[in-house]
Amino acid sequence: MAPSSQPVEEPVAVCAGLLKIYVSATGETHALRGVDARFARGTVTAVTGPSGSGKSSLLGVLALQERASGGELTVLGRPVGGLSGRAVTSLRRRHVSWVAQRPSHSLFPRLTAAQQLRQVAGLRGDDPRTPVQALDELGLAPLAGSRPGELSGGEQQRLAVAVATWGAPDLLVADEPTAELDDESAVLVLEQLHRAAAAGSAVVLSTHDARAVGAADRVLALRHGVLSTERDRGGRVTAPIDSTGRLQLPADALELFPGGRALVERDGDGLRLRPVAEGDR
Ligand SMILES: Nc1ncnc2c1ncn2[C@@H]1O[C@H](COP(=O)(O)OP(=O)(O)OP(=O)(O)O)[C@@H](O)[C@H]1O
Repeated sequence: MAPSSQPVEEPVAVCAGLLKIYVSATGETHALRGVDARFARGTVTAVTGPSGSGKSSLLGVLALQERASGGELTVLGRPVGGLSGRAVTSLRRRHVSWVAQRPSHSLFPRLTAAQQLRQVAGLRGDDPRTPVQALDELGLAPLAGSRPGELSGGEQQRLAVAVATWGAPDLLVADEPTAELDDESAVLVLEQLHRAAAAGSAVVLSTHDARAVGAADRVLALRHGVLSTERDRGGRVTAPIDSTGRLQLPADALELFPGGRALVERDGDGLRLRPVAEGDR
């Protein structure tokens, strides 16, 4: 078949060997140990993994809230590591939106709900909706005149999502956006995030919520700061192989290898991994 002449669109964000190391009085924590991932327009990616596996660290770096300690993050074709602080701020304000795990961290405390949207419109540009319509999509229209301190935690979370989706950001990053929400609000938030993807954003969220995982276009599983598996919409699971040939098995496959060693056999175009049995020694 002749190769398609259709240009392949560059991903909005690309992580290559991303590292995040926190240094504190008690020592170093290696939160990300070399993450490779690409985030394309029009997709919702869920990042999962046990507590402490590095989800918030990855999302904080992706959303340009924090600098990586090593490796490279490229956003809209620009390697972020080489940018000045001012250039990173400008890239973030115009192209990246962020829903923090604590929603109050994503909101301006003195502005009303409607003013929060007008403020972000000044940075990211207009949206086909009016601020009240955007609030209404998240059930917040009656609270247009309220400040964050006058809203419940769940209402703040929905407001943070309304602000984050305004103006079709290129990259929308949300850290556990449904964690504090009842079922009804969680559905509204997930619908809104998928609408943002349909409008062209690359949406990345971290989550422990089965609804968010089930609705995502793909699911990246982190383990100990390393990407262990990626699942696509069809349920196909792939595991990345790093440049030194290391492969992480899915967590549920580990029980097949109680001895911690696999016999590796060529099998046509592929490889077979099987537990080492007594007779193999
Ligand atoms: N500011 C920090 N200073 C020191 N260590 C940190 C800091 N932030 C995170 N860590 C550590 O980095 C590791 C990864 O943390 P991170 O918050 O990214 O995990 P997570 O998967 O988001 O966890 P959770 O699901 O509990 O939110 C953990 O060991 C954590 O203790």
